[in-house]
Amino acid sequence: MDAYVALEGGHVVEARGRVPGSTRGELVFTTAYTGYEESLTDPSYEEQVLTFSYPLIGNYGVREDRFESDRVHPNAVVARELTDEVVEWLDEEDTPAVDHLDTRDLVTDIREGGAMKCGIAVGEDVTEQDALDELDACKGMSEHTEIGEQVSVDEPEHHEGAEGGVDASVTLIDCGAKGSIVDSLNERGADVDVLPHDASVEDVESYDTDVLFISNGPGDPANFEATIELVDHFAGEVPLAGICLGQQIVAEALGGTTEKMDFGHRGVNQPVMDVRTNQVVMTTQNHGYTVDEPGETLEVTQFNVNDDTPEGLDNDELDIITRQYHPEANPGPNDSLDFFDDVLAMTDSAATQTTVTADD
Ligand SMILES: NC(=O)CC[C@H](N)C(=O)O
Repeated sequence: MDAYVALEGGHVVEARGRVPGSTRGELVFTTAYTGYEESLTDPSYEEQVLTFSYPLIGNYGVREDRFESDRVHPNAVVARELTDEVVEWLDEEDTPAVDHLDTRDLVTDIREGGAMKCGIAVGEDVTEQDALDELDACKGMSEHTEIGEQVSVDEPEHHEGAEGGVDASVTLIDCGAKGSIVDSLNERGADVDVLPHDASVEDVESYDTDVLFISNGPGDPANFEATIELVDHFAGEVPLAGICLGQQIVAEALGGTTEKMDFGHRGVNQPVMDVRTNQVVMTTQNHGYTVDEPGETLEVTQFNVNDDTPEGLDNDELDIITRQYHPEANPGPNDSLDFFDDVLAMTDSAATQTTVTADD
């Protein structure tokens, strides 16, 4: 099968076609060496084309219990070598895939030129021009203004917490949540109500919310206007938590700003320094935007050792805690799982705060 990958600027790379189809998206890379099932089902990769820099992908098969959602999210997959088992899965999912190209070159291009638009054409009779046509039609990430709609639940879902743990109710705003975030909260005893990304203040008020939690998700945080409004409304009234896109949305809502990074952070060994404990943890990451200015309300409590970008934002008085990386791991290290304990620890002070508001 022929395969062509057209990069922003018009350079076309030839590859071996594994799964046929034509598509486009933002070309990004992850350096994770395991965890392809988790990455490929992570909704934050929606509208992107995922390149694996690790040369062999699929060597331990495909198991559904490792999926982070019910489908593959990247529009296409690029690797040096894909196993037949992964190819079969991607074929079932209608996700075009290519291999046998020099991914070292491609990753170098992305590191130098930044995450870029790309077009992909795979099939018996495809041409370079087909890939270039896809590239022409490719939108930038921030132009996907309805991306929340593509990944969020349509109707609320309830996930019961384990017996004997923390007695708390978390309202999770689903901007494209990974399943492991719900699992991490359920395992600690918390019930989780998952609401659509555009839930209103009234929707949230109809739940018994001890913590309002903003999930990870794809695209530009500025396109999640309804969620930004929710955070603006509930900050100080209920404890707030956020992961990845969630951190960016919380920052946007509370006077901070976000910006697009050159090629982002995607991998499972990103070092993060905690300024309070003076300790470094290894983290899993998958983001192309970052908080630029945190604003007056939020304090940067953790930063990336490689490039100083904010990795953790807190406001102890208002009970707000967010992380840019993925404490739930999957894939990657479990060093920061205690984030979920810290989030649920805020529920004690929640009672006091709600009473104060009610008395006012
Ligand atoms: N994993 C995420 O939540 C990603 C957040 C956002 N879409 C970004 O690229 O920065």
